[in-house]
Amino acid sequence: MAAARERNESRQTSNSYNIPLTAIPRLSCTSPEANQLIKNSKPVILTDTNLVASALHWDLNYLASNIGDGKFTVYKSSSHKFKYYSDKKCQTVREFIPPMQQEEMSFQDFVNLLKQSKGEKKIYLQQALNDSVGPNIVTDFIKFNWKWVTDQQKTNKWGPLTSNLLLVGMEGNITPVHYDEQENFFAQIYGEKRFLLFHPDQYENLYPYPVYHPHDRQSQVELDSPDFDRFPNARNLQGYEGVVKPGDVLYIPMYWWHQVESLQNGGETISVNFWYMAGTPEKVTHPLTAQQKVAMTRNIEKMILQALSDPEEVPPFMRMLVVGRYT
Ligand SMILES: O=C(O)C(=O)C[C@H](CCCc1ccccc1)C(=O)O
Ligand SMILES: [Zn+2]
Repeated sequence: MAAARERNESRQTSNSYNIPLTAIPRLSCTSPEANQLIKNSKPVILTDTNLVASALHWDLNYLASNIGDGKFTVYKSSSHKFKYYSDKKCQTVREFIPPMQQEEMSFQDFVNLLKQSKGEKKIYLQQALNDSVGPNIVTDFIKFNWKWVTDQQKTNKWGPLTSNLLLVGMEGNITPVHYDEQENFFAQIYGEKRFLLFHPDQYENLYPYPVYHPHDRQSQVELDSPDFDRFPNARNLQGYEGVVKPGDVLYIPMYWWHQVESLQNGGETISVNFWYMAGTPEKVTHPLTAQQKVAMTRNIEKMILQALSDPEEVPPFMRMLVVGRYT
C-alpha cells in the first residue's frame, strides 16, 4: 500500500488525483491492435470510426431547432457531481437523500436554463434518443456509421444495442466513478471529456455500494477526496486516463469503472453513447475473470437480500459470514 503511494508521490502525476494513470491508447479503427484490444475487453480511443461524423455539426442551437418537442430528462446538482441513483431502489434504503434533482423539460427550456444558470447551478441533460426527434436528427442518426459499429457488435459477439444516450453537459460536470453492465462505444460530438478508467479487478480499491442501494454500481470512494479511513485500499488505485474530443470514440468495456469529466475550457459538451448487452458467455473456464467475479458478487448479494427480505439484516449477516472466518 505504502509502496503504491510511494511510487505515486515520486512520479509526477499529470492529474489532480493522486492516482497512477496510464494513457488509454489512441488508435485508428483499422489497426489490428485496436481490434485486438476491443476483442480482449480493453479500453481504446478510436480516432477515425466516423461513427457520428454525421452529427459533428450538432451544437445547442441546432439541437434546440431540430430535436423536436419531446421531453428530456435534466438532472440538477448542487455540486458539480452527478452521481446516478436508481429511483426504484430509493425505497430499500430509508435515509437515502438523492444527491441531484431530476426534471423533464423541452430541449429549448434546457438551453435557456443553461444560458441563465452559467456557473452556479450545474445541470446535465441525459436522455435516450427516441423516435420523438425531428426529421433532421433522424437523418443525422441514420447516417451514423452503423456498418462499422454493427460489424464490431457481431465480431465481438455482443448482444443487441439497447440505447443511445444523448448527453449534454456543462463544463466542469463530473459523473463519478461507476461501472455499467453493458459494452459501450462512447462517441464524443462537441467539446472534450476526460475519462478515468479502472480495470474490474480494482473492485477491492473502489468499494461499490451494496447492490440494493440506490447508488448500485457506483463507487463509495470520492476520487477527489478519498476517505482512506473507511476505504484504505483506495491508496492502491491504478487506472487509465484519456481525453476524447469531437469524432473520437472510446470503447468502455463492460464492468470497467469509469469517471467522466466535462473539461473546463470547453463550454458545454455533447456526447452519444452506444450501449450493447453482453453476449452469451462461451464455455466458463477457470480461473474466473474479474468481470465474472463481480457478476457473482451481485448475484450473491441479491440472493441474500431476497432470503433475508429486510435490507437492514444484510450487513450483520455478511459480517457473521466473513469476520473472523475469512478475514
Ligand atoms: O456512457 C456511460 O457509460 C457514461 O458513464 C457516460 C456519463 C453519463 C452516464 C450517466 C449514467 C450513469 C450510470 C447509469 C446510467 C446513466 C457521462 O458522459 O457523463
Ligand atoms: Zn457509465
